[in-house]
Amino acid sequence: MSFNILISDPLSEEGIYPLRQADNVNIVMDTGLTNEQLEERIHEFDALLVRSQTQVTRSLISKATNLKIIGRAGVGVDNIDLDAATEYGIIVVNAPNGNTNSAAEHTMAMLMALSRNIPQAYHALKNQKWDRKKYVGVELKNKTLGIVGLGRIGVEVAARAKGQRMNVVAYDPFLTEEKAEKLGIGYGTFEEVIKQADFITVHTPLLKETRHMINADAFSIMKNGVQIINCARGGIIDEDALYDAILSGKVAGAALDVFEKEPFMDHKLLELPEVVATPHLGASTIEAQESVAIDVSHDVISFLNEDMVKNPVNLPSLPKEALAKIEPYFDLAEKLGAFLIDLTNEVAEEVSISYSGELYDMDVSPLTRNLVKGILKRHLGSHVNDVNALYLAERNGIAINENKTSVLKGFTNLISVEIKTKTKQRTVAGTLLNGFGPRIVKVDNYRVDVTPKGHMVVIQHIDQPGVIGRMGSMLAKHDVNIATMQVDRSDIGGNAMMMLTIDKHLEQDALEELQNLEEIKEVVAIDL
Ligand SMILES: NC(=O)C1=CN([C@@H]2O[C@H](COP(=O)(O)OP(=O)(O)OC[C@H]3O[C@@H](n4cnc5c(N)ncnc54)[C@H](O)[C@@H]3O)[C@@H](O)[C@H]2O)C=CC1
Ligand SMILES: O=C(O)CCC(=O)C(=O)O
Repeated sequence: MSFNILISDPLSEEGIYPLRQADNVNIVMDTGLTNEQLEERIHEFDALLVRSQTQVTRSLISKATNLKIIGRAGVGVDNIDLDAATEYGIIVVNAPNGNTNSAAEHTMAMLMALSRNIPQAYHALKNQKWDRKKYVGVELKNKTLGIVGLGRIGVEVAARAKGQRMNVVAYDPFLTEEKAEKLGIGYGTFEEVIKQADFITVHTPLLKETRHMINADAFSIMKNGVQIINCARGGIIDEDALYDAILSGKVAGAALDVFEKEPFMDHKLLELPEVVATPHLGASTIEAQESVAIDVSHDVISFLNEDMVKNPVNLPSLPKEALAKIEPYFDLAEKLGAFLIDLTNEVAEEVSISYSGELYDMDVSPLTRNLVKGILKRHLGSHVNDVNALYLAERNGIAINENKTSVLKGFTNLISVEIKTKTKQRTVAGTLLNGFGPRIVKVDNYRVDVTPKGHMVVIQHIDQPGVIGRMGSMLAKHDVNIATMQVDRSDIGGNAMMMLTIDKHLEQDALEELQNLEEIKEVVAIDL
């Protein structure tokens, strides 16, 4: 199978070497497409690789009928409509580590440029003005740097600022006293941090919660003469409020790498001499560009070749060891879902999954996604995948309950699933037998032992002599060969269940004939 990959923003040629090496991909690199052209062509591609420039909107995603993966060569994914990607079952991957150093170094460069008026002085000199008085700066030593957002980049900036003998104080909802202590920095609430800082640098993603978090109210509690750096995302700082704060003298200077709208040709903030700026260059180093492109290329190739990705954005990612433990159960989980929905043959309203035994200690969320995928594929078709399974269940009003118990129920591991539909309630349980693969071990209250694979028939009948013989002859009449058979019953002469695996799909006429046998209450053909 071969895949078409579109690269719509400039990526490092060295970085996409893994893609060029793959023998089953065709790469189209076109960084000059307009939005309209992109929308027209996107259906041709299985994968799309972008940086921050291409806007991957809902409208674009809705036209991407063959798209399976979007790779973001960088950290921020605010240019990608993640909800839309998830709904359409498109996985988004990014490269969160490759440009950390580059962005941290750029932040320090901006901090120093700002504190010593380097861009302004350079500009004046270029215009034949030797002005030493106008460009007197301030030292960083002993000043307080307030960091808002202490993730990968924030931590690196903190270390560098300490190297400049600055006092560092940070706010991040996940920052603990221990972590702050380990890093040798102070910490506080957002207000506490911005109140005491001489310089403030933001390093959060752009989210609903962080949009305009540096606004007029925030400026009002800052020190007079504070200086602001934004090498994270335009929109974290309210640009109008910043403009006013600079005009009023509250803010002495700002260094901006990112803006609310990019790209632009002129901007009112750039008319102010207190503002120094770069056109989103935080990640623009040879090293970072190579590194992010390599990371994202590897993930795209892995995904297209049905392997695991390292940096999924719209799927929880598991550490390698955790994934290795849970992966063998994927097939069992999906098959249990598919089996149960075929057994009920009605739209699911509620699915309750119980994981027991050794599964108790594992992160079972990928199993739940696989199981729900197995159920929904029967209703909604093959576009259901790991990415959109839970979203589609929610959108279709199907409640998914998950619980775990360490109590062993006769097996070292067991997945029990109960499904409720409008008129039915059925259960199935399966296990992964060490060395023998997946098994269905219980259907409703009947014990069975069958590999969930191929063509199966589940028959509910009355426990009477001759039923099995009549049923066997009838199948023989339809040239259906029985591969395996299991029978269990509630009590002698009571309800019973027969589970067959057969060599071909049970056709409707054979099924109806079986159904017409007096002792038979229900016949369901299942193809897994
Ligand atoms: N200018 C450029 O070229 C580049 C910009 N970036 C931007 O920098 C951002 C940060 O990158 P990383 O450090 O790698 O991400 P990260 O995910 O490692 O760190 C982000 C931190 O922000 C914190 N955070 C989230 N909401 C917050 C809030 N309301 N208040 C305070 N902290 C909050 C998180 O807890 C996390 O610790 C990216 O999302 C991206 O937008 C990243 C690379 C290059
Ligand atoms: O692709 C770029 O140059 C921008 C990098 C960036 O903003 C990010 O990684 O979030």
